[in-house]
Amino acid sequence: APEPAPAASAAAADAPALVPIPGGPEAAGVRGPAPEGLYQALGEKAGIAALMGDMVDRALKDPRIGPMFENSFKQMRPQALKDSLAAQICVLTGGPCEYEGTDMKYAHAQLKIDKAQFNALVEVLQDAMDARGIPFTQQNRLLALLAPMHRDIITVR
Ligand code: HEM
Repeated sequence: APEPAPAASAAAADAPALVPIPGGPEAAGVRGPAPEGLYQALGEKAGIAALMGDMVDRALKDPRIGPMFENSFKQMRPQALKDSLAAQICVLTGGPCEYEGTDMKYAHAQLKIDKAQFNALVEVLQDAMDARGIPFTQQNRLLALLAPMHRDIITVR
């Protein structure tokens, strides 16, 4: 049989089994040094936890992506996802946290996320940051850390 195309969805039946990268900076998506001051600008651990809690609550209410989160919450507590996201953002922004989830490719492999859904979550995050009064320049620094993850998260072209 011919090899599957490299761009084939990770969830495709004939794709090689995906091995999770469990925990640590690599799983969190760290690619370099954290931008100076970003962790503080987001309000440190408590501010980041509140931001991620609000982002997930807003995502649930968004008709474009809410159903995907609803579906995951049949298996997992919303608070567990909020905690994992908060740990990831803490690590990415240079805070004193440990990320214990899996890497972004593995975490989203089954979800069939397309570009529009990825952009919808970015919008939801921007709204959550606006609501907390996080300055625009700091918002953009966080978004710049997350943007490259689209390659691992979007599996539907
Ligand atoms: C840069 C963008 C994104 C980041 C940084 C991110 C981050 C994460 C993290 C850290 C987890 C938890 C992994 C674990 O604990 O092992 C997760 C899971 C999840 N993400 Fe994302 N995500 C992103 C984009 C998206 C998008 C666009 C969607 C849907 C529209 C989405 C839906 C979900 C869902 C539903 C889960 C739970 C998966 C499950 O059921 O196990 N994510 N994400």
